[in-house]
Amino acid sequence: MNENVHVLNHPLLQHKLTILRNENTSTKDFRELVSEIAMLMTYEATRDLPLEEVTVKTPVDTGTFQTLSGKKMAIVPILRAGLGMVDGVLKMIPAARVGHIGLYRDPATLKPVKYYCKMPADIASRDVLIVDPMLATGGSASAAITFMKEYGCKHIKLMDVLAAPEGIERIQQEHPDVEIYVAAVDSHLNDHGYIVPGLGDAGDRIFGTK
Ligand SMILES: O=c1ccn([C@@H]2O[C@H](COP(=O)(O)O)[C@@H](O)[C@H]2O)c(=O)[nH]1
Ligand SMILES: O=P(O)(O)OP(=O)(O)O
Ligand SMILES: [Mg+2]
Repeated sequence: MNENVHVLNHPLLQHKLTILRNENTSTKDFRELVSEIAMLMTYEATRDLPLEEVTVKTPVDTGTFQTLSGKKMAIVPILRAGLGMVDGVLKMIPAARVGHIGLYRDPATLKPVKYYCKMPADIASRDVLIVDPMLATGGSASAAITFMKEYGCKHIKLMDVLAAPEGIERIQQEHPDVEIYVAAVDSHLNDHGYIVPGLGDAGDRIFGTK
């Protein structure tokens, strides 16, 4: 793993992730935890946001202080599972726009199939944060990054709760310019492309569809 991969091993993230992994965790708790984890991860993924100085009159004196320079951002969840992270990210970056990419993994080939796409009109001028709880083979994330590049996006980050080494390697090879933020990297993928030990199918667990 190179310097573009950020494994955010904060104790709060690890604690919440362990609850996510438990097969007995309810749909309600799973959904809330994914959102909380996304919020905490956003804190780290936005560490390099540019600041500018403003003059502010406090009740005591006038001073020069720092404020976000107003960089335009877009969050792009990979449907469905990525939707579970949107609220958490928006709590940290409320002015961000949201674009959607619908992708599902063909269970036989494990290749991503695109079924939906809707982006803000000015997406090319925005910094993009692609979110999906799971980076498994990396096929879905790599396709999503390629779409965003086709839209003209220049600054793209990828944020996943959990990754497999295979997925990280693929993104590094196919999109070496993209910074990756994950809370943990698990052992490997099983024959069905699921992360081991992982947490199962994130979309099904967020929406209670299994
Ligand atoms: O353990 C897993 C593995 C994958 N998913 C879902 O699949 C895609 C990511 O798979 P890629 O192979 O990286 O394309 C992701 O969107 C998840 O929805 C999963 O839920 N659990
Ligand atoms: O990647 P998939 O097929 O698991 O899709 P979803 O996020 O809709 O569960
Ligand atoms: Mg799924």
